[in-house]
Amino acid sequence: METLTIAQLGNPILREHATPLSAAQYQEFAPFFNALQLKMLENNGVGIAAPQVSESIRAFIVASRPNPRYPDAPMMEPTLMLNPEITWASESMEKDWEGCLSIPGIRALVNRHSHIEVRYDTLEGKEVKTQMEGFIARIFQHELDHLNGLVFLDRAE
Ligand SMILES: O=C(NO)N[C@@H](Cc1ccccc1)C(=O)O
Ligand SMILES: [Zn+2]
Repeated sequence: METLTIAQLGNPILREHATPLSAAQYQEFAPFFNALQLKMLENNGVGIAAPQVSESIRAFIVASRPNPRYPDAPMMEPTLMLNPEITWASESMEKDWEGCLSIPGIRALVNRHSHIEVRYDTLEGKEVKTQMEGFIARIFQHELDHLNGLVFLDRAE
């Protein structure tokens, strides 16, 4: 696989509804997911979705940690999430600043659910059900939008 390039806003791939992965495909994509995480780290990202490197599949990485772009971000292990879904979302919403590796240099205030319950598969095919809140819940919602052809500016206040 050649080196990954991050699609910029205007690239139609960012507007596609990404395709679910079959569990049989997970291991096949392992090298791609490693390259995806490197690309995110190279750009000081705290998350990245496969469609952003023109791979329109339902997979993303959530990887909050303090970095030059988000000095206050909470620490978590970078987590690859396959076929992710929100199974419950709080009524309560919070506004906070977001950026996007596909829309460099622009930040906007975005309203997101404060608290969500999610499910996703791991690379090994294990289903994970968990809950998120705050900035990590925000990153999840931002990445899930990418799988549905949305970007944060579509929701900017
Ligand atoms: O473009 C992406 N992910 O799609 N990366 C964003 C992730 C993000 C999401 C929500 C709030 C802040 C930041 C980034 O700036 O690292
Ligand atoms: Zn983004």
